Formats: sequence, structure tokens, C-alpha cells
Amino acid sequence: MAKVFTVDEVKAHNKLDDNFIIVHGDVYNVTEFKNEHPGGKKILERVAGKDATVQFDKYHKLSVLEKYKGKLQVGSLEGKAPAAPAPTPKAEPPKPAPVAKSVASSSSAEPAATVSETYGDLIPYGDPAWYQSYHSPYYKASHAALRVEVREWIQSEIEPYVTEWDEARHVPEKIYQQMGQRGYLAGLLGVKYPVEYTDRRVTSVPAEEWDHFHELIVTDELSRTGSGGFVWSQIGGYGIGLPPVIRFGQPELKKRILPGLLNGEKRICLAITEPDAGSDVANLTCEAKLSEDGKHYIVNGEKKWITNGIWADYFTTAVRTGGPGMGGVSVLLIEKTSPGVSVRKMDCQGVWSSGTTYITFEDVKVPVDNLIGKENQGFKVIMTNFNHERLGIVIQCNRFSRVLYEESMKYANKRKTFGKKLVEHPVIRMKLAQMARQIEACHNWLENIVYQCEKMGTTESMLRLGGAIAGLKAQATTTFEFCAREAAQIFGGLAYSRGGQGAKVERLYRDVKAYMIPGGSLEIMEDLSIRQAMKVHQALGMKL
Ligand code: HEM
Repeated sequence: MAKVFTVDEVKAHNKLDDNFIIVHGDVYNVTEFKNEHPGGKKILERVAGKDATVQFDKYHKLSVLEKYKGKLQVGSLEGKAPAAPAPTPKAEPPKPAPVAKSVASSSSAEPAATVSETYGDLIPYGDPAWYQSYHSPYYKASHAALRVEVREWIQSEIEPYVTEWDEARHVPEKIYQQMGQRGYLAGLLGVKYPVEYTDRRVTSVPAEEWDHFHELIVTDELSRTGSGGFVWSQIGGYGIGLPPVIRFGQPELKKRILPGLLNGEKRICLAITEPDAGSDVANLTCEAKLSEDGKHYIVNGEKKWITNGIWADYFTTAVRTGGPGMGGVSVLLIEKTSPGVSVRKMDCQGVWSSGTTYITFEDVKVPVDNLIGKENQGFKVIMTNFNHERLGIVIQCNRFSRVLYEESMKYANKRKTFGKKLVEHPVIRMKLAQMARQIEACHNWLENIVYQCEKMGTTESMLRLGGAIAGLKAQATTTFEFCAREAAQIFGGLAYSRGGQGAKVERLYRDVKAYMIPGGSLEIMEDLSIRQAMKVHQALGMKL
């Protein structure tokens, strides 16, 4: 049971070598901590025995307390309501609550529902509109329950440590295992919840109800960490490496590898890009030759910028089995244990904890049963993957943009310059306005496209939505770049140094190019958005 202090009791500990302080009604013993306090020990001495909430809030974010509470908190001030216990991975996540029917639902063929309660910090545009009790036709009770479940886990188990992990360029394995145990991995494949391959379930969503909006919520909430490196460490390889296997893999292969992957025990990545072939996939050179007995492919070649490659057990790899161009490409599942596979970690500008990797394949023997799809028809497998990959990028970018905006809004409401809060300067409000309007426009387009995916099958959505999704990726990445730049200006020096209050802004600024270049560069996306849309609309009967 935590000790209850009176103000006078705290006051008695008012020296450098016996220093208690009060922050937000809790009492911390910072005597030993003083030597490791990044802000210095004298500053703690000045508030020894006192309520230091105002000073604390000036220099830190609240998540600092989450991290140090266990080590430094010795009790609470009398009269303070006891804090709710922090949720643990084992805690019961919320069940879907009853939902209010929206006005729209009464006239529509499908029963739509709105979630009436508000959720989150209620900063205008700081969360998607439906979190703030605005009506939406897309969400029901299980979506609301899922956002609570994921956010609680992120806030207690992940967010306080993300900066540390990013600096160490590695996220502890237990987090990925929890992604599997909590059933999130199985829900991130752009297909129905694969109950036939896993006994894991997401507690707040019945498997048969799982839809693309649930997937959107998991990715969106993961991205609230404000770290592309963290998000990619969890789903960067998996979210693009596994869908081809689940859609096109041979039944025996799926039976063998899917359970371990869905449960978070094994890892997979997508190996397409090469030192000399990025967006120009049709020209890749990594070759796979059928052995004389027809039982194996012998693979030789290099892959570059492969997310999660360093930890992956399986590589979904694009190889050349035939002649030049897209008609000679196949996809093979290569296993790390095969002799001749080597990996080397790459140093990059951003997404530090994502494990960007250079891979070499030297005379690697791959069983023909590991062929994904048909020989020389790998281009179709790769193309089918792109919409899902790009939508994932869009969701991440748009939440990162929101994080940058939300951090800026909070900071602008506390930081004072020239006798005024930053938010009272019109030039700062204009930056916030420009960020918010781009984020909201992007999110509304995103929800519309996710709804189309929900209604169309894979083939129809691949053909009809490819152009729009490319355009949306271009929009989301430019919004992200804009928000990173503007947030950095609002935070000033705090966004230039690493860690501390500006940590998310500094980190996301470095992550921008990891979203604007891979998965189809901005230039290719803009071009494709028109070319592909023209093709589709020609087929629909476009009159020019
Ligand atoms: C429970 C008590 C405290 C803890 C656990 C704590 C922890 C930290 C940490 C981790 C940092 C590094 C930056 C960051 O991660 O935000 C930091 C920086 C700092 N802290 Fe504290 N702190 C505490 C109390 C205080 C108080 C009461 C003051 C002021 C009276 C203070 C003043 C500062 C300053 C000036 C910095 C440097 C900020 C910067 O680099 O911009 N801290 N503190």
C-alpha cells in the first residue's frame, strides 16, 4: 500500500541529501536520482520538500513519470484520488460496449452505428473525429473497444521506452511476442481474421467481426508512439512479407509456417529491393535457377534496405526465374537457416529500430514447395501486395502527422515567449491550422478507401483502387513532411536535440524519407495515381 503524506511531512525532506518532491499529487524521493537527473541536481535542490508540479510540467512530458514512477515514487499526498492501476498485457481488455445508432443508419440498408462517447485528450483534430463523438458511418462498439485496448497497452508498456529503444536501435523481443499473444499480428494481413492458423484472438473484437477498420485502428494506435522505427520493428516486415504467403502460398507451406508467424514466435520480411532495383521492380536481377532434378531453386543475388531482415526467419523474396522484364519474376520463401544466406545491418537516416538490412544469397538451395504463386507470375503476387502496403504507410504517416500536430498544440499552449503563450501568436496558429486541415483531408480520404476495400474483393480493389491509393500515399507523405517541418519550427531547439520534450518531433523528422521513398516513391505515386485512374475510368466508360 503506497504511503499517504501530508504537505508538512514532505516539507521535512528538503535537503539535497534528503529530497522529496511533489508532482501532480504524488511524492517522489529524488535523493539518489539527483546525480543521474539530466536536468541537473541543483535544480532539484531548489524545489526540495515542495510541490514542483509547475516546474516539472515546464520541462517534461507526463510520460517521463510513467517511466520513473516505479523507481522514485514513495507515496501520494493525502486527499489525492488513488490512480487506476496501470494495465498489463494480462489485464482484461475492454469488451465492446452498447452502441448508439446514428441518424444515418435509419435510412441506410446496412446498420451503421456511431460511437457516442468521447475518447482521448480531446485536442481538436488530435484524434480522428469519431474519437471525439463526431458521427461516422464506419465504426461500431468493437472498434471503440479496440482503440481503448491498444492505446492502454501502448501508453503503459511502450511509449515511455520508445526513445530508449530507438537510440539502442532495437525493440525488446517481448513486445513482438505480445503483438502475437494479443492477436494483433493475425489481424494485420488485409484478409479476414485467419482463425484456421492461430488460436490467438483479440480480446475486444470477435474474430468473425474483424474488418479493415479494426486493422486501421491497430496500426493507427501503434503509430501514436511517434516512431517509424518502432512501428516497423513490429509490422514493417510482417505486414508486407506475410500477405503474399497467406494469399498465394502452397497449403503445406502455410500449415508449417503460419502458426509460428501469427503467434509472434517467428518473423518474416519482404525482400524485393536490390542495390540497383527499387521502384523499378521489373528489372530485378537476383536469380533463381531450377536444379537439374527439379527439386530446388538455386538463388544468387543481393537485396538492400530490407526492413526487419536482420531478425527475420523467413524472406519473401522476388527472384528472376525467367527472361527480362516482369514476365520473368517469381516469388520464393527463403528460410534463414538455409546455407548461403547472410545479413548485415544498415545504418540509415531514420527508422533506427526497424532493422534495415543488406542481404546476400549465395548458392542458396530453396525447395520448389517454397514457390509463392506460379513460376514467372511473381509480378502479380507483388502487385497484389502494394495496396495493402501503401495503405499501411498512409495510416502511419497520417497518425505521425497528428502526433506532430498534437505535440505542437500541447507545447504551444504551455510555452511562453514575449509574455504570451505560443498559441496566442497568430503565426503559430496558422502553422497549426495548416497541419490540421491537411491531416483531416487525408484521414477522410483514407476512411473512404478503407471502406471501398471492405466492400470490394482483392482483385477488384487491386484494379480499381491502385491509383487512388497511390495518390493517397503521395498526399499522406507530403502531409507528414509538412507537419514534421512545422512542428520542428514550433519546438525550436527542443526538436533539434534528441530526447526530452521534443523527442517525437526530432525523431519523426528523421523518419520522413523512410516513408516518402520506399513503397513507391512520391514521384512514382503521383504519376501512377493518374495513369491507373485513367485506365480504370476508360473501362468504366469515361467520356473525354
Ligand atoms: C520525478 C521527478 C523528475 C524526473 C523523473 C525527471 C526526469 C527527467 C528526465 C528523464 C529528463 C530528460 C529529458 C526528458 O526525458 O524529458 C529531465 C530533464 C530535465 N529536468 Fe527533470 N525530472 C524530474 C523533476 C524535475 C524538476 C522538479 C525540475 C525542475 C525544478 C526538473 C528540471 C529538468 C530540466 C531543466 C531538464 C532539462 C530539460 C531540457 O533538456 O530541455 N526536473 N528530467
